Amino acid sequence: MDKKKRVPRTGWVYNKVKEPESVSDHMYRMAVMSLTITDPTVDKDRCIKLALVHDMAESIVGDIAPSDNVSKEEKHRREKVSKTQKGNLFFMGGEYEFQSSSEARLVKQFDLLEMILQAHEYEELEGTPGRLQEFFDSTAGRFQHQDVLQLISSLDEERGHHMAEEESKNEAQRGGSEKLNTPPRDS
Ligand SMILES: Nc1nc2c(ncn2[C@H]2C[C@H](O)[C@@H](COP(=O)(O)O)O2)c(=O)[nH]1
Ligand SMILES: [Mn+2]
Repeated sequence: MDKKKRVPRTGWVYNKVKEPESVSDHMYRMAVMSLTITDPTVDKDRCIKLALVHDMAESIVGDIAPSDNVSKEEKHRREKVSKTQKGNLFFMGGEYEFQSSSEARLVKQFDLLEMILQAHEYEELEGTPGRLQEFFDSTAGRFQHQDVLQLISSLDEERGHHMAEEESKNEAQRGGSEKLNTPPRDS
């Protein structure tokens, strides 16, 4: 039975995000990102296909997060087992896994971009700007493509504004409560 539409993304589960997205949701938005590619040196259709299958094995082996401390080799072994169950078609010969093409390398950047975009959306939904900072830290410096870098800078700008607003709101509340707790000056 194919479960990928019901496999929640582990990173959000570990961070107690309510109603976390599924692996399919994640792959779908990466495919939409691939649809918007304007770079003539990259095969757009290939990117769309890679986006739609790159985490297919997770519907069998589960969505392994960095904090699970599963080695690359062990993850590869588990996914290899799932290939025999799913047929090689869905894995496109390990192109994504071994990052062996410019399309695979761009789709990996979409993978990370999609994740921090989702992290930002959860922070906005919860009204907790900055709470999911670890996802931004773990992806820092991993983007090279011009189009992706442009999106990252607008995302960072918007998120930075919201974090600054939150900070000044908290400061005002702290200031307010300090006033309330400060004993009246001797009259
Ligand atoms: N808690 C964290 N989880 C993370 C981080 N980076 C990735 N992840 C999660 C996201 C997915 O659930 C899973 C693997 O994602 P793939 O798209 O590569 O299958 O790991 C992080 O920094 N913190
Ligand atoms: Mn992915």
